[in-house]
Amino acid sequence: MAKRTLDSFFKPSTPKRTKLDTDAEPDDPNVNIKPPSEHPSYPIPIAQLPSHIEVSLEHGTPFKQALEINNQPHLDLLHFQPYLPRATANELFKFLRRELPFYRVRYTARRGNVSTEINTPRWTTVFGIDETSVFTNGQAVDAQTGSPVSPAKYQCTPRPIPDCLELLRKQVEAHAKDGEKGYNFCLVNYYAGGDDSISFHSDDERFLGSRPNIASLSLGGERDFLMKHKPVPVDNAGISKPAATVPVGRQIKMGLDSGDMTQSNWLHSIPKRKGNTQGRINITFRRAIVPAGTNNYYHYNVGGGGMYRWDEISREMVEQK
Ligand SMILES: O=C(O)CCC(=O)C(=O)O
Ligand SMILES: [Fe+2]
Repeated sequence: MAKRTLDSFFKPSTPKRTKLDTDAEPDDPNVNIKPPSEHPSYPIPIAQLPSHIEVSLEHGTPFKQALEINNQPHLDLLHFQPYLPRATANELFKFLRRELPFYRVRYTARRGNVSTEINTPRWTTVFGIDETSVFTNGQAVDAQTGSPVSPAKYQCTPRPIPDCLELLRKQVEAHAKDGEKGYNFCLVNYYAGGDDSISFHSDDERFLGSRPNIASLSLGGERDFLMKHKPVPVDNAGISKPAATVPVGRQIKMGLDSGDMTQSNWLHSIPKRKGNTQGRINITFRRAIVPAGTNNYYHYNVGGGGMYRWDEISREMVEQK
C-alpha cells in the first residue's frame, strides 16, 4: 500500500460534532473506553492509548522494512526508517508527552575524591523490573518462587509498564532480531528543545548482561544521533577508528544487537542543537537481568525529586504539587 494511503488510514478521524469524552461512543477511534492503567507505584493514573493508535501499532508496524547497518567494526543494528506511520508517530508523541509523569533528575557523580552535581539535561521516566522479579496481578513477585518481593530487595519502588507502552513493547519485540526477546524495561526521554541532550555513553552496564540488546524509538522533532567507536587500544594497531554519524529520522526503531559487541565498542549521544525548539521523545526497551539494573534505572530516571507533567497552555513541563 502506498505510504500516503497507509498514513491517512491511521489518522484519527475528525469528530463530526463536538462532544464530551463521556458522550463518546465505544467505536470512536479517538477515545479508549478501557480504564487508565493504575498502580500504587504510579503518581497518576496513566491513560490508555486512543484506539486509532492501538490499531496502527498492531497493524501498521513496521511501516518500512529494516535496513541492516553492519558495515562498521563491531556494529550490528537494524534501522527502521520509519517504524511507525508518520501520523501515528505524531499522535503517540503528543499522547505520551501529555500522559506520562516526567522527572528532572539531579544526582551527585563521584570520580575519585571529586563530587559533581549533575542536573540531567532532559526529562526522563522509567517503567519495568529486572528478570529476577515479575508483576503478577500488579504485585512484584519473585520470578522463580512467585512469592512477594521483600521491600529490602529494591531501593526504589518498581513500576509496571503501563498498557500504553506495553503494546509498543510487544510490537517492537516482535520485530527485533531473532532471539532478542523479553524487554523488561521501558525508559522514556523527553528533549524539550535543543538545549536538552545526552552525552556520549554506552549502555553496556553489567546488569544488562554480556550481550545487551536495546530497541530505540524516536518520536517528534528530528535530532542527530551520533555514534562513535570507542578508541581502539594503542597496542592494537595504534590508531583510533574515525567517528561515524548516523542521522536519525523522525521516528525509528533500532535493534542495537550486541552480537558484535555493539554496546561494548560504540558510544552514542544526542548533542545539543542551536535554535532547535521542537520536542522529541525517545523510548528505549531493554532487558535488565539483576536487581542492580532496577535500582540504577529508577535512581537515574525517576530520582527523588518532584514529578512534572506537560501543560498544554504554558507548553512546558510543570511540577505537580
Ligand atoms: O534519545 C536517544 O535517541 C538516545 C537515548 C539514550 O541513549 C539513552 O537513553 O540511553
Ligand atoms: Fe543510550
